[in-house]
Amino acid sequence: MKQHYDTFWSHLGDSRFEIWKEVLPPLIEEALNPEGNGNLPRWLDALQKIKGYPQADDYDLNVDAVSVTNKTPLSGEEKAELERTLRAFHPWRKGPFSIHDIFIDTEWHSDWKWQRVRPHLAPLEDRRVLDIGCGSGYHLWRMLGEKPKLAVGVDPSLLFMNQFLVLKHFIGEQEPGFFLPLTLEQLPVSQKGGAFDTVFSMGVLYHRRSPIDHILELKNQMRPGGELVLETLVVPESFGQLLVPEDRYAQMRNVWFLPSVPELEIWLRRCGFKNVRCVDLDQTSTKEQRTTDWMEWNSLESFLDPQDPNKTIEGYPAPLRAVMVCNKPQ
Ligand SMILES: Nc1ncnc2c1ncn2[C@@H]1O[C@H](C[S@+](CC[C@H]([NH3+])C(=O)[O-])CC(=O)[O-])[C@@H](O)[C@H]1O
Repeated sequence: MKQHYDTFWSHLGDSRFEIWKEVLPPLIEEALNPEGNGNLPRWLDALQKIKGYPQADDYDLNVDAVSVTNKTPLSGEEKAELERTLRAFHPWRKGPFSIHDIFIDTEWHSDWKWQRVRPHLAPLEDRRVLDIGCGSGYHLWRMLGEKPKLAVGVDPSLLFMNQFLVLKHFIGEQEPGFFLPLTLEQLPVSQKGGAFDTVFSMGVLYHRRSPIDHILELKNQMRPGGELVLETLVVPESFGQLLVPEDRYAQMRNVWFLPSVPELEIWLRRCGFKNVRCVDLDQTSTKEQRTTDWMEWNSLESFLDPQDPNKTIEGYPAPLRAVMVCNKPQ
């Protein structure tokens, strides 16, 4: 872990990151305190076992299942042992990955989201990229496939951090991709302004009680002219302007604001963004989010009305996701 962060600080050459180097180390140390998460020692043990395998000879970030391979395949026994260790990081939600020919069939086809988002992005090459709520880092690896200067994933989940570090171990240090086990709200901003050229927030806005503050915090991390990619749950325009669920939404407890697309466009413009556009609208299918061998718990199918797949089990419109793209003014 120490090595991961030592390398990270060395990538933060820009003076706008000086404040990060001051503020973040104690926050990361606190986040990694095992007393805060009873599972952490078990995951770190499994990660230690992963580190017993050599770095992979090759990897491919530009394929649906981000993959690492060796010239000489692992023996049957080595592969079985590796698979047992990888399963210690259950549930694998965001992927898929292929690690030495072990296919990690995650709950989500995160590759499908990437296919919807990628055609609409300003090229990521040589850019500094921030992915808020990055999950296991699946999209971060896909971003790294586009050769950015730096890609930083931020997510408070320590399980996701460990899943990211599994891939990082096999891929090695040559990719400038890093994971911070923090929230967006914990990231400081330099008085000189934000440093990121592209900021992603995918699947996070509806978890925030204060969505306008979330949008403004994303904006603070961006340089003038930078691009924001905001993906979130919305309601169909026919439903109205906004849904605030009474309690759960599709069985999720922490869902707050689901605007319509025109309403979300107003939020983004009101926060000072330009060129606000919705580039994709997609109802999540039970083929994209489902129970698998690597995520054995209930998934979308159990969260929809059994009589009507266009409704959640609570009677709300079924999950519909919009991808919004916009720019911070120059
Ligand atoms: N304040 C916060 N700051 C940072 N992360 C947060 C915060 N609150 C929640 N998260 C994190 O945001 C992620 C949302 S999942 C999207 C994953 C990926 N982006 C995807 O588009 O597939 C969507 C879902 O599963 O509902 C989780 O990993 C949280 O820990």
